Amino acid sequence: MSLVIGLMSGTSLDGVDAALVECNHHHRPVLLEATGIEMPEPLRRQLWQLCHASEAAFEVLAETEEAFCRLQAQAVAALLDKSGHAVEDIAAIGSHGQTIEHRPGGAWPYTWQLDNPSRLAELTGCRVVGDFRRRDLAAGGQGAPLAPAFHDALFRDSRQWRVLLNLGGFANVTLLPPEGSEMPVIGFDTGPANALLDGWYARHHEGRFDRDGTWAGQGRSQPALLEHLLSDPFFESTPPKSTGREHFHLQWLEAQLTEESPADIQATLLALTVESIARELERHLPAEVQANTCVIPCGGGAYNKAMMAALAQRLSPIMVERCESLGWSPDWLEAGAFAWLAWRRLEGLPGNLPTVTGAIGPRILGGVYER
Ligand SMILES: Nc1ncnc2c1ncn2[C@@H]1O[C@H](COP(=O)(O)OP(=O)(O)OP(=O)(O)O)[C@@H](O)[C@H]1O
Ligand SMILES: CC(=O)N[C@H]1[C@@H]2OC[C@@H](O2)[C@@H](O)[C@@H]1O[C@H](C)C(=O)O
Repeated sequence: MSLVIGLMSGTSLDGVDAALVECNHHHRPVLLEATGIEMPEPLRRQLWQLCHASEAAFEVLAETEEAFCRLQAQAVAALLDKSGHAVEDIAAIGSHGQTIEHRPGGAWPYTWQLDNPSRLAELTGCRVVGDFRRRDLAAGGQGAPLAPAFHDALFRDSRQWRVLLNLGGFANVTLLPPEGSEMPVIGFDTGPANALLDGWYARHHEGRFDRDGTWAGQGRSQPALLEHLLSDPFFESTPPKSTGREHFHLQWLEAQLTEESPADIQATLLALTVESIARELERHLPAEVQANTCVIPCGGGAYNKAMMAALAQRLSPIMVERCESLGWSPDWLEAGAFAWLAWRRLEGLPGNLPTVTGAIGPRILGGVYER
């Protein structure tokens, strides 16, 4: 039995999530405790600037990395405190880092997560596993999404198809056939989930996001704009595929607007998230299994009431089930995934699913930084 901590800071730049997970070879990973630390505004601004920079000074990178590492160490300390465990009980911290740029498809494929596992090991006194994505990329994969292998270990059902739907800044799906099926696990990014909704909201309001989709509910989705947005080649492209802010940003949206009102645009963005997911499921779920499938939303978007209602309506007869009913809060799945991936690294087991990322084979992901 190993106790492992996973750290995740996603594309929404809202904070660091920390999950304490028990991993072993006999049963599915168990979430023991979790906590989140909010991103301080100055660090959030620094990271945001880096995410959109065409160049950056080394000193700025070093300063931001240090502030980020300290925040991660704070999250680990808070988690240990909450769980009553000492750092000596922990086999490793799995650290995702902060994605700054992700361009797996260019002439020089790269994915860059700001992180310093050596420094985190010094700050916490714990072994750290970091740099998970680049080995998959080096083996010809997208380097993302990586959570599907964890979903596979955690959520396979004996009879039903299950679809894990992560609604963070970006959305990704994992299609899990029932246990014993010969069909491969499929997973990929479907496009923006909240990144554009958050950005458009912040352009017109105080605050970071449209709580419960209230503002979107005051507008009407505009069919012509929606179809125009959906004509972006990413939506129709076949997996393996992953995306991020490099492709879907506010300028991408603004270049396609005509005379729509701001609230109508917010409603259309919500419809874009729902519709892009629904079309992908129609494409990739065998038609005959749709009535025996349940979709499990996780990530922050699972709290957006308007988005959940629109999803349930659009996906029917596919059912939508709450993640909590399967024993995990939707908040901690991604951090849980990086705990589990760190454990796989320590056990010398592969962490990627080549059917998802497109890598030429299974690979042991990440590097180990001793305590
Ligand atoms: N009550 C709510 N109503 C509407 N939206 C919400 C609510 N709670 C959270 N969100 C959305 O969820 C987002 C955060 O989600 P999450 O923390 O899963 O993203 P992330 O992990 O940073 O992203 P990614 O998975 O792309 O890396 C917020 O930015 C917001 O858009
Ligand atoms: C490069 C990167 O950080 N990608 C994230 C992002 O956030 C959601 C989606 O885009 C997914 O591909 C991935 O995160 C999750 C944890 C993953 O790898 O499964």
